[in-house]
Amino acid sequence: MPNAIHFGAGNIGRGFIGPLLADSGYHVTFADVNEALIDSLNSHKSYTVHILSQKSSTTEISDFSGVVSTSPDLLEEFPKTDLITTSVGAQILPKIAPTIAQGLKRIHRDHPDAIVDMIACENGVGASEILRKEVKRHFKQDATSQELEFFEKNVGFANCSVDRIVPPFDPAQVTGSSEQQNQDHELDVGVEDFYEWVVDQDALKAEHNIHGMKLAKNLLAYVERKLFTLNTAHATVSYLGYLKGYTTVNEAMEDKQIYNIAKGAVEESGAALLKKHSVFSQDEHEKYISTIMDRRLKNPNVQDEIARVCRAPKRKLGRNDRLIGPAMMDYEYGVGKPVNLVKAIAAAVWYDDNGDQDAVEIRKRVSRDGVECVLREVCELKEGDGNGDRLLENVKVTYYTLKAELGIELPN
Ligand SMILES: NC(=O)c1ccc[n+]([C@@H]2O[C@H](COP(=O)([O-])OP(=O)(O)OC[C@H]3O[C@@H](n4cnc5c(N)ncnc54)[C@H](O)[C@@H]3O)[C@@H](O)[C@H]2O)c1
Ligand SMILES: O=P(O)(O)OC[C@@H](O)[C@@H](O)[C@H](O)[C@H](O)CO
Repeated sequence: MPNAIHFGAGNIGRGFIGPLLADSGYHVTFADVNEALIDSLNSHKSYTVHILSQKSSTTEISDFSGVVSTSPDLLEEFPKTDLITTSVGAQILPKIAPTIAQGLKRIHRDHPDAIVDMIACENGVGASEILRKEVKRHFKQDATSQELEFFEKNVGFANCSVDRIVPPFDPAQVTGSSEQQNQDHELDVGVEDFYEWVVDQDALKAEHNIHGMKLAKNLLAYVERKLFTLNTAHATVSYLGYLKGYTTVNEAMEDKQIYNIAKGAVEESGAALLKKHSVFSQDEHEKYISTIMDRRLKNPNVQDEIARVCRAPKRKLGRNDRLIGPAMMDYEYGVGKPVNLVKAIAAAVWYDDNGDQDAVEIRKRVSRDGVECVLREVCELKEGDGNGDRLLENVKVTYYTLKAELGIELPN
């Protein structure tokens, strides 16, 4: 039986990648910092994935185990594995890199000819490439020439696009409220029926027969299409929804003003995507947008939290992420001014949920140094970059007019 190590036993780990691997005959070893979660994985023989759609259904997942990611026991798992996947959050990748580097040395020590592939299943452009750089930095330390050759020749890092909405799940949704039953179902996850996992076929070193994994050559096109459409719409709806006082994505999607801004944002994004990547036709992309806007984000069976979708605004306001990325592409590809994307960016800068460390830092920075400073530093809109300067000026204006447009009192 093939083995895979999956870092991050959260929503995507248990609800999407873990199930695809298990369904393809892999034993999945989940590695997570959360010790209680690992204990739970080791004390349950199976858990259930609930498909949240009109015709609800379930899948049972078994053949998994858990190891605390900081425990030396994890290193023992590496020589048994030929595939390592992650879903920990893109910002966490540098933290798991030292362990992966040590693990790869174990693989080389026990099986010098082994081939191993790594796929970082995180939202972001080039996540596996970021992981590769971080792992290499650690691997190089005290490495022999044979180890270095092994790293270059036998280890693959394949970027991917990973798409399935997996919201927070309360087992009481399916069990009622009995405490014992809730404990029995504490590993269960609820997922939307749609999914798409596209992996860079040129970067994989071995063939892996994984049901539901699509291979593609032009990976950047798939990554940007997903991040700059699904995630752009999701973020736009959620940051504006938060400011208007909604708590779920469904509630915010019912608000016509928010829906129209989000639809406008993905159309602006789509215009640049179609110019940049010739992979998708206009017709195909219009259908892609309408599936997201009129089916997936309106799925009444998926109760997603605005706080989850807004999480980590510093990452989401990054230069290559879902808001600044497509807005800059609009300027770069000359497809017109990103009016709606600019509203989404302004709303993200206003996001002030005290439970979110990034939001607290951004708001402090705005009060102390002004909005321009945040746009320069967090969004990396560098002074003297013509398109960056243009976008910054537009966001600054919209930042102050958004309140009147939304008809609400924005926080100070
Ligand atoms: N939930 C979704 O709808 C969805 C969809 C597509 C992609 N993603 C992406 O998948 C990734 C994970 O998202 P999620 O929703 O599953 O998050 P999550 O918070 O549910 O799961 C993340 C898991 O990683 C673990 N973790 C954190 N730091 C760790 C470390 N240093 N070592 C090992 N484990 C660690 C956490 O304990 C947690 O169990 C993110 O990059 C996200 O953008 C999420
Ligand atoms: O995971 P994040 O924080 O990058 O973004 C929040 C959501 O938009 C995201 O998790 C989506 O649900 C997911 O990307 C759907 O495939």
